[in-house]
Formats: sequence, structure tokens, C-alpha cells
Amino acid sequence: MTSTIEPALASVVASPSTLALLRELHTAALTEPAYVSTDEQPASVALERFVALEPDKCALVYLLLRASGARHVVEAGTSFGVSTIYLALAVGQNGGGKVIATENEPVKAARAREHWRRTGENVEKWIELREGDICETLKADLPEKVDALLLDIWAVLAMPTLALVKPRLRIGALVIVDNVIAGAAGYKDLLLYLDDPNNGFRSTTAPYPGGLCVAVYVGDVNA
Ligand SMILES: C[S@@+](CC[C@H](N)C(=O)[O-])C[C@H]1O[C@@H](n2cnc3c(N)ncnc32)[C@H](O)[C@@H]1O
Repeated sequence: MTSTIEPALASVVASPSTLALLRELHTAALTEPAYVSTDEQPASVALERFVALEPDKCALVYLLLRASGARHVVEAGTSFGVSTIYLALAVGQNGGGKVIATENEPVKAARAREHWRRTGENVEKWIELREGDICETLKADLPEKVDALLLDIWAVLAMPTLALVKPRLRIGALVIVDNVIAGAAGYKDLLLYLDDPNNGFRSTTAPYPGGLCVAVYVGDVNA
């Protein structure tokens, strides 16, 4: 699995020190036991773990954000802040904006901040971390237009999070959801919602391990 790190990093524009940090974090993340929120393990086991998006998925998300010029991004589920670094790199390189990161575990939030500090100004300055339950922290003060939403949170929170962010999605906004194959049972409602054209999305699932759903908000079909 660690063999996926270098090809992923080769897809990303970043300083040597940021690439070194990503290499270190991905290596640690890939050597921990897997955790999927829909499996039998209690959520408490994830407290000490990265549960990070795999390097190739991070690279795809980064490239999609670069291609779409995303400048206002919401990340549902931040953990130790690995995927957030990719989001912030893309936002910064697209001209600047904001990545709203979300985490309800204070210890994880502190670790994320520590990692972002090590990336320096070019990454850290684009990130606003909202600590607490995402159902509260995303209730207010979202950007007028959101260009992308990364749903990498426990499956049960995916639909409520989409409901909070959807009113702000611009036409063409990306909604990316991790583990839709591995966690299919937990994502049933969300996938049915994204598949129903009346809800304004078109989507496909990239066959990475666990599955990565990429949806585009094309808007209300009746508009
Ligand atoms: C899969 S991890 C995120 C990994 C991260 N995107 C990365 O790639 O590095 C999901 C995170 O969501 C957090 N989480 C779970 N429930 C939450 C809630 N109600 N509000 C905010 N964050 C929550 C968990 O603590 C966990 O760290």
C-alpha cells in the first residue's frame, strides 16, 4: 500500500517540506489497522488513528479541485488533517480562498493543527478548523458559494452534512464521498439521493479500494 505514496505525491505541486510531511503522514496512516465507520468496531478505536484518505484518492481530489478552480471547500471529517493539506494546496494554487475543516475530537484537532503548522503559511493560512459536532459547526457562516464538499466522515453524518451544505453548492460543485463501496450499507440513503436526478446531482464511483464517489451538482433539473 505504501507504494501508492510516491505516484500520488508526484501529482501534486507542493514544497519539498510539505511533500516530506505528506510522505511521513501517509506512511503512518497506511500502517495502522483499517477502520470503516460501518464495520463492527466501536468509533472509539478510531480516536488514535489517522483514518486518512489514501494517497491516490488525495491526489485525485487535489487534481479535481485544481481542474475546477475550487476556492471554497468544505471538508466533513478532518482527523489529523492529511486530506486537508491537499485541499488547502489546491485552494491556494487556485488563487486563494478557504477550506472549512471540521473535527469533533479535540485531540485530533490539535494533531491536525500541529501538522498544518509544519506545512507553513502556504497551506495553513487557507484552513479554518471548526471544532465540535459538524451538525452544529456547519449550521452558519458557510461561504456564499461552495465549490467542493469532501465527505470523509462517519457514514451516518453524510446525509445531514450534505443537507447543510447543499443550499450553498454552486452549479458544477463537486461532492466527493469516500468508502461508498466498503461502507455501502451506511451510505444507502446518500447514494440513493445522489442517484435521483431530481436532486440535481450526477455521479460515478471510482473503483479505488473502498470506492470513491464523485458527484457534480448540476442544479435543479426543473430550473
Ligand atoms: C475518516 S476521518 C477523516 C479523515 C481525513 N479526511 C483525512 O483524510 O485525513 C473522519 C473524522 O470525522 C470525525 N467526526 C466523527 N463524527 C463527527 C462529528 N459529529 N462532527 C465532526 N467530526 C466528526 C472523526 O473524529 C474522524 O476524525
